[in-house]
Amino acid sequence: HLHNVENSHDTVGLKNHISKGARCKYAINNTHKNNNIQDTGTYNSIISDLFTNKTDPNPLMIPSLNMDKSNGLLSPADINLADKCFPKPDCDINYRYRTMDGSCNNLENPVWGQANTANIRIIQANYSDNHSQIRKSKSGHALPNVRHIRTTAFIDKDFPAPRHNSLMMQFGQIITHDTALLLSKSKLDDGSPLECCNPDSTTPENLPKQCLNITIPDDDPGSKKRCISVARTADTADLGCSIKPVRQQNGASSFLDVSLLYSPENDTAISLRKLVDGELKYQLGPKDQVFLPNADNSTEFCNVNNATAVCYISGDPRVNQLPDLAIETTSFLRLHNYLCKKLKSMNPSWDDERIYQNARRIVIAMYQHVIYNEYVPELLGKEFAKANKLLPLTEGFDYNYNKNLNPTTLSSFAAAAFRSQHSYIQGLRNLVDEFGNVTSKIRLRDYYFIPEIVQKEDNYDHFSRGLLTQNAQDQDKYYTKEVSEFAFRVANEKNRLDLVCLDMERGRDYGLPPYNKFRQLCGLSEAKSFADLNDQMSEEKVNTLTKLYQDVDDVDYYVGGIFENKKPGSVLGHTFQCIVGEMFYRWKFGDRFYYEFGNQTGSFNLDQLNEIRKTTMASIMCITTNINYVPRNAFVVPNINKNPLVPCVLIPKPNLSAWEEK
Ligand code: HEM
Ligand SMILES: [Ca+2]
Repeated sequence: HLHNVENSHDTVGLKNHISKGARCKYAINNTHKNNNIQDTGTYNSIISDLFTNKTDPNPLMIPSLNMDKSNGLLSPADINLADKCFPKPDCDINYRYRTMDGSCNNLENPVWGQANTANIRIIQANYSDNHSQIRKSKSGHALPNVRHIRTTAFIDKDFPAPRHNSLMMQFGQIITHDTALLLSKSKLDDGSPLECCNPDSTTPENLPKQCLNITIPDDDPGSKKRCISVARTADTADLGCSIKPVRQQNGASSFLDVSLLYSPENDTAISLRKLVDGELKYQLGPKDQVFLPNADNSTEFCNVNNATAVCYISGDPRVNQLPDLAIETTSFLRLHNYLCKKLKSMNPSWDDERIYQNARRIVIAMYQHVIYNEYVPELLGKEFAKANKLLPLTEGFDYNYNKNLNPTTLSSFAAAAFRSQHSYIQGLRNLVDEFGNVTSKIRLRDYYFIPEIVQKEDNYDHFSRGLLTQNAQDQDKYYTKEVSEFAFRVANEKNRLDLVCLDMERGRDYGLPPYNKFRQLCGLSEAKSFADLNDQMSEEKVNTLTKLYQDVDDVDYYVGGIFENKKPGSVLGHTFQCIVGEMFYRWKFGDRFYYEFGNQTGSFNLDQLNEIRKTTMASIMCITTNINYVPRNAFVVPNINKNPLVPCVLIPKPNLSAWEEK
């Protein structure tokens, strides 16, 4: 019976399929079928009192703002070590817009944040050969097997997030795909193609050095195969650059510049444009709804066997991974084209390029405002965001652009801290109609790289309402098996991944030092023994670590970080709050085109800036969907008292007349 369920696309029989995300205690109450959407009770759910401005008795300053520099923060010269690996682009200092790949944002260091350079480190790498070989345990043996850690410590249990909805999760993945794209090694030294597992799915005795070792132990509770085939991340040595230790290549532009929609590659960016009136190419679905354009050959990009099937293209190759990701990327496309129409009608003389660049600049500004005004305070806590200068100003320009601050994506962020939100993922996604009824639930495993469902009937809006109303899973040590056991199921088990294993193994691949070093970087004491970890986590978790690792210095950052107690007002523990905070700080003050900055080439005028400040995630949902009611705080589940659904007409949005040329 179970076998049947797992292999069918329908949801019949799923009722008893209890997993993290399979049940949702706070799901929409659909007893009010009175066809009256104004009855906000239909969306009522329970929100915990955990509020974002709760006081933290032990507040932390991010490494860049911490006066104590003896904590392991690298010097600027070391942070910027990889600059010499990349040719210096020529920059036009008068150009008013961002380049597509992020180059020339920093005029003195034009490769900072540029796509196809390397992630930066702010803490010393740890490789066993001080170059690129994976860290060993203190005793000199291999570190514990990641799959063993995963099946012991990170199982699947349903604990809905007390406050955040699934849009909070989805927006985090959007930020990820905007700023990080790891590139894999693909060849052996002799140029032959890389195979990391034997044909019988065991791990080769002499594992090629280009491979990650993910061997599945014989007593594994979940999987029949014994090896997960994954290549290591391409690094600076692969580019012929001799810096030591290596750094990992990043295919995305590091800036928060919606490159996942526009593309950081010039040729692709052009090919995604209509080249008329600034608009991006799109396809029309039912009822003339706008969707991302289709790939010419769907079978290349999607898990489909028909070359004309629905399969999207955008600025990022991962767009078809799951329906919700495709939907939120589409939402930015719709926003861009909406702005183009407004700009064109106000300024009929503007040419295609001018409309495109201005619409792009406004899309990015609205997105950055949502990030710093709503997303970061929800994720890290309002007090923390304020103390670390992450909140936007309420009036006037910000003049604090810091040309010495490198905004490139951090290894510790991409390979550990931000990945912890894989725990947020709901395994079953709700589709919700305009009356608040859950019309169906889909399992992630059935929709990896099959985006057709997005474009059927009114599903776009059904998915969007699901994102707004369905709780995320809690940010904790439990992960849905839709990503740990059934990720990327293609035709057979052979291709399955365990995302949580990958998260841990990537930390080692990137040479991240162990958890203990991040404690010190983030102002905590060095743990001399496992017992010293008790200041940040329960005794039970310390015991788990004692069983898994030989030495407290062996504990992976990812594992220690997930185990930490949440900081007051935040969904993350101390060391993740610290690195994620550091990252958003660099993306703000190290971005010359950050929307609040005044006196920069291409800065908004004050009227325009004040219009951008009216943007909320709720307003973006109203502009880009056919939903009529949204919660004012669009990252928090609706609640009749604390976060009621309100009609879109009552949600403020930027007035674009500030862009009308006088
Ligand atoms: C919706 C379901 C999601 C799926 C199926 C998914 C899947 C994946 C996969 C397969 C990778 C590459 C793993 C590797 O090769 O090491 C990855 C990387 C990553 N994910 Fe997710 N992810 C999801 C959501 C999220 C969310 C919500 C966040 C954060 C809020 C996130 C953050 C990251 C980060 C930071 C990386 C590293 C990116 C890079 O450096 O290329 N992911 N994810
Ligand atoms: Ca970007």
